[in-house]
Amino acid sequence: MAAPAGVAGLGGVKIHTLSSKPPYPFLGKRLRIKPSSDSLPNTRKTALNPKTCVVCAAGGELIHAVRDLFVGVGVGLPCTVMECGDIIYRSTLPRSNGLTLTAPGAVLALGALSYLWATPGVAPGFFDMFVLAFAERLFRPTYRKDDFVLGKKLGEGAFGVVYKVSLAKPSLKKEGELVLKKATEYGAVEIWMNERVRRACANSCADFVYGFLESSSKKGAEYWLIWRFEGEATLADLMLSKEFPYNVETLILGEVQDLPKGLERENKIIQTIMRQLLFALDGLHSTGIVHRDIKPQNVIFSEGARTFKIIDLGAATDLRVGINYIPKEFLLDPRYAAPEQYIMSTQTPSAPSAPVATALSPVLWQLNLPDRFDIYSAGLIFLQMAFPSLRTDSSLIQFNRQLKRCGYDLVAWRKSVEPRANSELRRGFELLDLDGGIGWELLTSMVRYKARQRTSAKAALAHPYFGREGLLALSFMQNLRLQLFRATQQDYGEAAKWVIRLMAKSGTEQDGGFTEAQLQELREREPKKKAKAPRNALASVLRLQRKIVRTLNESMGELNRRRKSLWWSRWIPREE
Ligand SMILES: Nc1ncnc2c1ncn2[C@@H]1O[C@H](COP(=O)(O)OP(=O)(O)OP(=O)(O)O)[C@@H](O)[C@H]1O
Repeated sequence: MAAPAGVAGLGGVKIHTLSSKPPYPFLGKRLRIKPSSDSLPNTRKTALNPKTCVVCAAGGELIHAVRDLFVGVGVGLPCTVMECGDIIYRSTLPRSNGLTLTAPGAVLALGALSYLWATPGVAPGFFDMFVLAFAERLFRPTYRKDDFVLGKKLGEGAFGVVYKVSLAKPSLKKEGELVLKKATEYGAVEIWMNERVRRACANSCADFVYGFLESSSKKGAEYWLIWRFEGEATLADLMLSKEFPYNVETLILGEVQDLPKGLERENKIIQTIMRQLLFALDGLHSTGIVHRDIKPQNVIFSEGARTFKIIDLGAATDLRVGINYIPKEFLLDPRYAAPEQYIMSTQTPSAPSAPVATALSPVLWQLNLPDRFDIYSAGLIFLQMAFPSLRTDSSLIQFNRQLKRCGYDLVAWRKSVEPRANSELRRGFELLDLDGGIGWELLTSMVRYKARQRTSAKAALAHPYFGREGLLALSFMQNLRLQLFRATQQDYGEAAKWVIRLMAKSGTEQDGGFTEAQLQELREREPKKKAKAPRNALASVLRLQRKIVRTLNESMGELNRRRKSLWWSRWIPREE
């Protein structure tokens, strides 16, 4: 049965437009009905009181507007949505008190939900900041400077000193060994990042315990950061050993394996390390954090979890709220940095206030794909694991120079070095070529000049390189995944050239294909107008994209002109 198609209120008079068939005698006509107040039940009388109607209209209008947007878009539900006082005919209509979901409403709601959940996650961000962070603060243990007894120095970087420490009170000894970093610059950022990671992807990074600002020091205020002691060795330490990668196998499996050494076994170990590293990176990227300093020195082997974890989040940036995101400033290690050097376009101004940055974060993430910066660094680690000769600083620097000369094209680099490669280099290529070259394929999808053409951590984890079997034994599903992966990694410009080449090679006049000469002729003969349409469309898309970026930049720049404070440092506890 059709419902009335529209209604408008004029004082106490309601006008209905109806479009259904009998049993309604007023079908297709506009009816003016002035209900008699005597014939109405009490509630209806009240509803028709002009004063009450004004109040109702004021209070209910907003609710109705929102409700109609999601449940009644495009469909007038006058008598069921509005209490219009049409008692004569309404009594004949089915009464509906429930929400009616319409297709446009559902699409709108789904669109809004997908935006709010798209990387780096606007909705999870608000929940994290206002619920999880708050709850964590209530329950987590707090420490002070005097609670720690300093032990051996583990490292000293440009921005802090790291010590092994233990807790002074015997009752706290069960906490085990801890690591303390006394940081000056970037200490606040590191506390923020570690707390975010602990809530969002605890397994990705070293287990963070507590961080606070200690101001009693003679040297000035220092941030103290405490982690659980994960283990003695970083990936850099392990890679420098002659036993690599077998020393890692022993650590992961917990015992020495009495098996013959060889490429297959080494490949399996390197595969495991890469999987653990990409897993950790995927955790960080999914929550909107880009590390920006991925290198073997910042990947530690956790003896407790028997897995690799990431450390040193001092250079990281949280793109969900725009913390530590300064597009034109960078703290990077040139040995492992991607060629773009900046994770965001330098056209993008520094982050605006947190709510604006949060609201825009999915757009900025998609425009810049900042996570691919870490992927490049992870690719270089993969390369170093495969080629022992690239493990020293000087050889890595030399490799970077060679790669730059080859336009950051690993295939071109291989072509240039393979003919005169020594046995160690050849062995590296052999390892990557195992199982039909899926290792090499993954590596080349990580180390690419253009960030947009690099794979993401999630896509890399889905790569068949991480399947247990070699390429020949791939299951149907794995093969499907490989095809999908290849399709998404394809440079379509190249694909178009390939199709033209294929057509040119295979074509003959007899078979109805094209010869190279015919293709050339076609290219020349092709009417200019036809070729213009797609080119124009592409140009319009590019223009639109540029316009969006420019508008975004302008509005964010405007917001930035107002002086910003480190609002989020309020979250960091201070020692009393
Ligand atoms: N959770 C941990 N467990 C065990 N050792 C750790 C832990 N965190 C850090 N370390 C050790 O401390 C060293 C320095 O840590 P980190 O890289 O965070 O400091 P940093 O001051 O930023 O150093 P750099 O500037 O050289 O990177 C590491 O190389 C590692 O050996």
